[in-house]
Amino acid sequence: MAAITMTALPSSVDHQVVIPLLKCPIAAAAAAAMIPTVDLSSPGAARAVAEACRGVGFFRATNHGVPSSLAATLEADAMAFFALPDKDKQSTTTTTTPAPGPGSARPSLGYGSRRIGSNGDVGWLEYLILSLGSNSVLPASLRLALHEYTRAVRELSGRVLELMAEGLGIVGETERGVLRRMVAGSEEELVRVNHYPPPTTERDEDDDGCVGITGFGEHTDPQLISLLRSNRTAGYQILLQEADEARWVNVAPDPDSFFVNVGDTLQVLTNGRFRSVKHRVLVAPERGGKASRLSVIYFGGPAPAQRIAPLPELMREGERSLYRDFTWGEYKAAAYKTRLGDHRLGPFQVQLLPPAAAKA
Ligand SMILES: C=C1C[C@]23C[C@@]1(O)CC[C@H]2[C@@]12CC[C@H](O)[C@@](C)(C(=O)O1)[C@H]2[C@@H]3C(=O)O
Ligand SMILES: O=C(O)CCC(=O)C(=O)O
Ligand SMILES: [Fe+2]
Repeated sequence: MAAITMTALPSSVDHQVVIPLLKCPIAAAAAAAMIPTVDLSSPGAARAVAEACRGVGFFRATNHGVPSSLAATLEADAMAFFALPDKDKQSTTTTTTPAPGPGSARPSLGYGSRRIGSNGDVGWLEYLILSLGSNSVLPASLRLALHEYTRAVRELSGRVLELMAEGLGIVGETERGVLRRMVAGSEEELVRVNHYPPPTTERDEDDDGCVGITGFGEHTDPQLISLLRSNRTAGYQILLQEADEARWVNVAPDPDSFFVNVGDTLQVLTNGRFRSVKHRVLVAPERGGKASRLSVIYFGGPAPAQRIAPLPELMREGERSLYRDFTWGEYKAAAYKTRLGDHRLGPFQVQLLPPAAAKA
């Protein structure tokens, strides 16, 4: 794989970062048909949500009820923030707690650039990571815009989690809140605002005239659920497993919709019925692309002491858990020691023996 050296992003690291070049995935027209869309206001929403989470682990949600004005205001304020000089971005978001070192069990809150996590991953982006459970130091208008937006998206996340439970067959008025209650009030909700500037260096092109660089490397999200909204700039891709091969598929940007991701934790809670899908962001996949991508992602996680094990109400008679029991606190601690692209659930999977071997 080729590599490209880029210098124009404000750099919080003292060396030049070499970001790998990536080949383009399959054509846009074919890709569009592979991404499920769910109209959240339709009577069949619960079934459609569950079907999408079982199949792809990802879907586009329309008629979601989050006013477009909240996203527009946040986008304008975030763009203004990212246009500030590097030193202002660093200083306005400096928190009182020190940045976590390698292998830490928490994200580096506040402003960051190029470095993703603390284990050596890099991407062509700058970002803000905020915890909804703690106060952040931000310019006043951005803070207000984020507050209003995340209040609405948190509500949407709760509704989607209820639809997921219902679609899994958990139907009672109280019972179907089982996933929603795990996230609400957990103090483990994060919001991340990612800004991907257009590349500043001449790009090499392959034979198809198509190449890009890593904006955000491939990974799955560790929490239960992620809800993403972006501007019109493309770049988001999911890894779809087809009969015998996995292929990267472009997700066409749609500022009027939310994109919902199943997280690793939800995969375990459903004993593998729902799947956390790998995704990544490629910068400038289109020829001559000059636009910045701005995305805002809400991550809903459970409380640190929450036991993560398949929901008893889902398990069929004789069904065994595919994972050993753990708490979110334990999973998070392990996740923050990994590289972005690692298979984080691997160490928690149990080897199920076929019945004959188990008896022997
Ligand atoms: C390399 C890393 C960055 C990450 C923590 C990790 O060690 C592995 C998971 C990464 C991820 C992906 C989804 C979210 O963007 C994120 C905030 C999260 O909860 O897990 C990031 C972490 C991060 O950027 O700190
Ligand atoms: O910025 C994006 O569009 C996606 C980033 C992402 O997947 C993440 O922050 O976990
Ligand atoms: Fe992600």
